[in-house]
Amino acid sequence: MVASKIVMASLSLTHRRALTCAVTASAAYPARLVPHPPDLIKWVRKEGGFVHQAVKIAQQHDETIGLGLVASEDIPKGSDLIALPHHIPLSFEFDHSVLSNLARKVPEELWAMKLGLKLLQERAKVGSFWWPYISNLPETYSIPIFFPGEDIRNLQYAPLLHQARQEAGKSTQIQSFSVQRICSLALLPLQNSCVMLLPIVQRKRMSSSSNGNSSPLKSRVEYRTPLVNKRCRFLLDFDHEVRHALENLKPDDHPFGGQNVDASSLGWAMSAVSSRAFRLHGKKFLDGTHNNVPMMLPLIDMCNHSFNPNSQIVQEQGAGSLKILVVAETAIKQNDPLVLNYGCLNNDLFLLDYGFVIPSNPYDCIELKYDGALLDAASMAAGISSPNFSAPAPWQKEILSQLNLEGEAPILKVSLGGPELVEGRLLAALRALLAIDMETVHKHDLNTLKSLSAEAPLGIANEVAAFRTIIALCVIALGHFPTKIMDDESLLKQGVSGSTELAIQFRMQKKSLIIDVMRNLTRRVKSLSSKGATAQG
Ligand SMILES: C[S@@+](CC[C@H](N)C(=O)[O-])C[C@H]1O[C@@H](n2cnc3c(N)ncnc32)[C@H](O)[C@@H]1O
Repeated sequence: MVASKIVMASLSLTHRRALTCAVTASAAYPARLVPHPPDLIKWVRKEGGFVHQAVKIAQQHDETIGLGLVASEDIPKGSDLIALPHHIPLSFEFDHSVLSNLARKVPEELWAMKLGLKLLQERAKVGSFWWPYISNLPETYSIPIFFPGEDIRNLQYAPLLHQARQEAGKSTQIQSFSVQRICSLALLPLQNSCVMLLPIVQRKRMSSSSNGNSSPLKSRVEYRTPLVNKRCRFLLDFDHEVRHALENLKPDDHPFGGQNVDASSLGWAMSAVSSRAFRLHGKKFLDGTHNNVPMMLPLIDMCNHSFNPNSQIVQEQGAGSLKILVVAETAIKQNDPLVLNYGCLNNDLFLLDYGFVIPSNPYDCIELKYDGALLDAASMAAGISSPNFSAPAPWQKEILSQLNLEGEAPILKVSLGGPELVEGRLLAALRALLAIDMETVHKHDLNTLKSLSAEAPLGIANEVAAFRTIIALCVIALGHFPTKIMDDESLLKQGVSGSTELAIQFRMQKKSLIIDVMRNLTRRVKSLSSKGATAQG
């Protein structure tokens, strides 16, 4: 009775929940929105869902990972772990015209903000059905939009930073800003990013259930990476849009219970979604394909990431309704965490969307700009006399056009690292431009020239020259980082803030990746050279 009176009193006083965010982001264990949130497992069961008796929520041994799901006893392979009834996932069906109009202004690639609007609306609503879930969400996120400017600089990697320089050309008055006292959304310092490393572009995410990846944000094919600065700028602009849309609304029409929404709360919502939402199959089209619907899946989103997952998400279409299941993909041992694969992503995306980086990530890569003058310099540094990357012959230009490295709308971003090691287009260009005669090159199709496993298609000397050029390119790329790995290690030993630690780890991983590429190519050069020597002898 007393309790219900208190609830009534607070309802009548506010009719809303505060949308403010904490002061700083931290890579350490994130506090939840409220100190003692409701028991999520109990809530899912109460709502008709299933949670395996051995599935528990627990703090992970590595505190920076936060909470996770853990098996309290051995679980056999194939067991159902969690089943959510159709009404539990949170998706963005807007019943509110102001929110629908705002959602239409969000660019497609920043879709997380659309679902974020819905999340904010539910967060503000007293009595929201999803409050038991929302109150369990982290209060802060350790992703770069919340990094202080210093730690954005600490990333030292232009693809994440470069957008700033492009933006600098358009406007000089925006350098950095902080949103009230809540969090600083840093626009980047504009002067010191690397010259040759490019920002960009289309990254493929693995598609969903068909390949077994049950990841938050999975299956974003042709995803154009919103870089840190682009996201910050969007949040700033969208903050104005939202304020404008909320002006003079009657209290009953206000989607956030009369509260102001600022870039900070928008950033919180976008980060909550980008780090936790899943893309699931939606409606089926006539051609049998499905559209992908981003959803927040309470409890399931307590699973952390591993490239060797022991759990998987499965969608089951029942009579008219959708059931979402997590099943044990392997046998799970007592005390093991339940882990899903968020996707075969590079560290840029892990950092931007999820706020962590993976050491020795096999999908991590660095992006470079294909640039004739730079390649000439690299080639000469590698001891190759008079390379002609800046002045290719017409037949070589033709090959470059076919590789989309020349022509009207060339895509000059090329990458090193990841499963391919050297992007095929770069390898083919190097092989063709270091070739002595057109005839030898024309004997091979483009796919062979692009393939690293096609061993020395244009001869050993050509292959060695191509690899040496890439190794020299790696040396130049390494030289663009203002710090060495040893410096980074000693900075980490000194103890730094959570965001500085993440930024340092991120750049260390990029440098290690470059060194790994160099080592791999050096091994290949040695093996080719000895084969060449044997052939001559
Ligand atoms: C879907 S949530 C998982 C639950 C989350 N740990 C929590 O405390 O609510 C994704 C977030 O968990 C953390 N995380 C997941 N997998 C991780 C990993 N392998 N390494 C570090 N952090 C991880 C990151 O903060 C990420 O943004």
